[in-house]
Amino acid sequence: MESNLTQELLVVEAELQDVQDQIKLLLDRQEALHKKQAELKTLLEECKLPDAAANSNISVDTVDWSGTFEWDARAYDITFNVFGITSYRANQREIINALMSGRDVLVIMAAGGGKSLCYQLPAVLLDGIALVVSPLLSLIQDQVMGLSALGIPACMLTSTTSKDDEKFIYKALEKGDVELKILYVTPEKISKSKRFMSKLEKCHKAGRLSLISIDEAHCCSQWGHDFRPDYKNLGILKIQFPQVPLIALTATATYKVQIDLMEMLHIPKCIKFETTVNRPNLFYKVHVKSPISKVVINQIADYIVSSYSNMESGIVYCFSRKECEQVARELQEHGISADYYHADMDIAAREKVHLRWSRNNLQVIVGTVAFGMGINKPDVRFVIHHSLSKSMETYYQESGRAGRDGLPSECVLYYKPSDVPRQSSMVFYENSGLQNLYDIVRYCQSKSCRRSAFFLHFGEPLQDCNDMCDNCAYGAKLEEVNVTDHAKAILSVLRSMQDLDQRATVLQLVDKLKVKMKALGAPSTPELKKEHLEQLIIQLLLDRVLKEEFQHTAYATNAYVTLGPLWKQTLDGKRIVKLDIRSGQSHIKDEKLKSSKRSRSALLEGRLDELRKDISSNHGGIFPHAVLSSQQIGALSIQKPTSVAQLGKLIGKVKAEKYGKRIIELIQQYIKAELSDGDAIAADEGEINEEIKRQRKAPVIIDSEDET
Ligand SMILES: Nc1ncnc2c1ncn2[C@@H]1O[C@H](COP(=O)(O)OP(=O)(O)OP(=O)(O)O)[C@@H](O)[C@H]1O
Repeated sequence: MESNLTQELLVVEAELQDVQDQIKLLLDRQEALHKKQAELKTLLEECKLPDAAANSNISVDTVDWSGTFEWDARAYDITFNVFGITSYRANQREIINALMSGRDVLVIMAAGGGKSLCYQLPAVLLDGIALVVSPLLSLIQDQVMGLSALGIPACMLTSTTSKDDEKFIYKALEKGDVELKILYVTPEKISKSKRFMSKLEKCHKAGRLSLISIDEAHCCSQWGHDFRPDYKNLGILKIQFPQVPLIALTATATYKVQIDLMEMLHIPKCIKFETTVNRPNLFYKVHVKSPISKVVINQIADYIVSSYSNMESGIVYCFSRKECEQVARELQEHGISADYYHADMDIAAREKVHLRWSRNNLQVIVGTVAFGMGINKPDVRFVIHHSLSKSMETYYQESGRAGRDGLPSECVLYYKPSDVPRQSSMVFYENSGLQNLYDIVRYCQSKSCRRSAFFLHFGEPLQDCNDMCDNCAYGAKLEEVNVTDHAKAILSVLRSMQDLDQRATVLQLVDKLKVKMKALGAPSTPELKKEHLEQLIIQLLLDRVLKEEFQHTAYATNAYVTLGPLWKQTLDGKRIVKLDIRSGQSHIKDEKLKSSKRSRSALLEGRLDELRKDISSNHGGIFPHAVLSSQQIGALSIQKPTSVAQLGKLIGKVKAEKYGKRIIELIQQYIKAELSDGDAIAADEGEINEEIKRQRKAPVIIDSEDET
């Protein structure tokens, strides 16, 4: 009898195991389908753009915007002699030609991609005055200063403009007898100043309004990450001046935002130019953030001191104004030249800090989101997020302030699960606020390529990361732990609390859980640390097993955790819950790897300098950018070409007939040195050397015939 029962039990257990395996397969499939669903949704939204175009009878754009146009010679002359630029970057030429042809244009181009030239050059080429709407005073001031330095007559009409300047501008608009090519205004001027709009009307009637440019156009859309109410009224411009070509520019816009923009600005027939969101020179990394704030500061300070000892510029983003001041103070105590920047400071104090930093008299700005648009310092080498951003867009924008010159730079995000409710209680009332926040949390908890997360988010086909993120470069050092019992315990705690009409924050839930686990005795799964329990709760939020609810008090909004749509399935054991726990080792190893990469990149920089000098002396002082753009230079230092074809792609625009064979030889020397010296640099660094060798393929000998 007993042996029969034992036999039967074995069969049942085997069957159960079988069912478990099937569930796992189904859950894996469910995850894959979720991914596919996200991809398809993105593609569908993409399809809507042509649909919208079809509905508005747009003729399919068949013009070759990179072709020949009557203004080519003049455009080249001004680009070279006024802007000092020798070749166009991706899409610049096409955008300029479309705008010059009188078309409305929507530009989505990564930070530092060169959006300004796309409207500044046509503004100089065309007769009359170009109107540029830009959201920030500091951004406008920078642009006007830059243009004046190039000898281009530019002015701004803002709340800070003096009466005399205002008179001059109105005279230029009305009579056209004083010289003005580009006029910058804030959106408030358009929506609030009738006087300005009537002068603009006169300028237009006289045929002198050459083009309209809307910078940071994503601010128009409520779905964008930086909605500004005054931007909503900019649709009036196209209604008032339908024949004047309008260009809307932004660094990021999902398809939803793009459709919104086209509608709000009344440019359904615009031509869209989109360059990749990929920033190949940026290394993305997420650091486990210690719950002890002193430890976090020590880590950030060590990182800055050891990696950027030559006062290389950086930004540290913080969650609140208070935190911002505290972090700046503590970094100063570590001997780092740092200061804070936030919206509570008066404009003069903010400008002073910004100026010190822009002139390299201050190494680090510790800022809140207020330190945002309009920061166009090209040589920011690192952007550290002391706290989580509120969305992928915000993080992309903020981290994107690094490396605008195309040279290798780092973006580090310090993540701890308990930062999530701090953010969620701020964003839950925004359109898709929680969904956007959970997307960036997924990015932080993910073990997949960080760059791919951006591609997926912005609906772009995947591109190679080239080991320029922590997960690709060193592999996520994660241990997968079965935490189903812990998840069930969380759910039963929440259920009994719900019965008593009680609520818990993440931290309170963790405390209650510890008590419950103790009372139950040791669970079958290994004991989890406090931060891992927090991580689990956040993962359950992302998986919709839990959800957040918010309650307002007189002083704050509190985020509570409650049962989500999928709680029952999990409590009934129909779902296996696994947690990826980061092992400590990788931290040390990747720090070592990184410092090795850095010393190598410093050497490359030195060699590049020699190359620049050599090129200048051999070619009558031609600026090296005549041969290599800063993006190409950056790409060469990061991507190691392993074939002539790949090399050709990187420096493909170099023409022997144009620049002479010697230049080609010099570039080849540089590449050969770059490829062959790397091993020597890491030679005495044992483990690191192994890792670098593993990652590097065999050097290629470049045949000069092939190249030219
Ligand atoms: N074709 C080019 N060749 C070399 N440098 C260029 C070219 N076009 C623009 N630049 C330079 O690149 C830098 C970034 O350009 P710009 O400020 O227009 O970028 P952006 O796209 O507006 O970036 P952001 O969104 O961060 O403001 C500037 O220093 C600009 O002079």
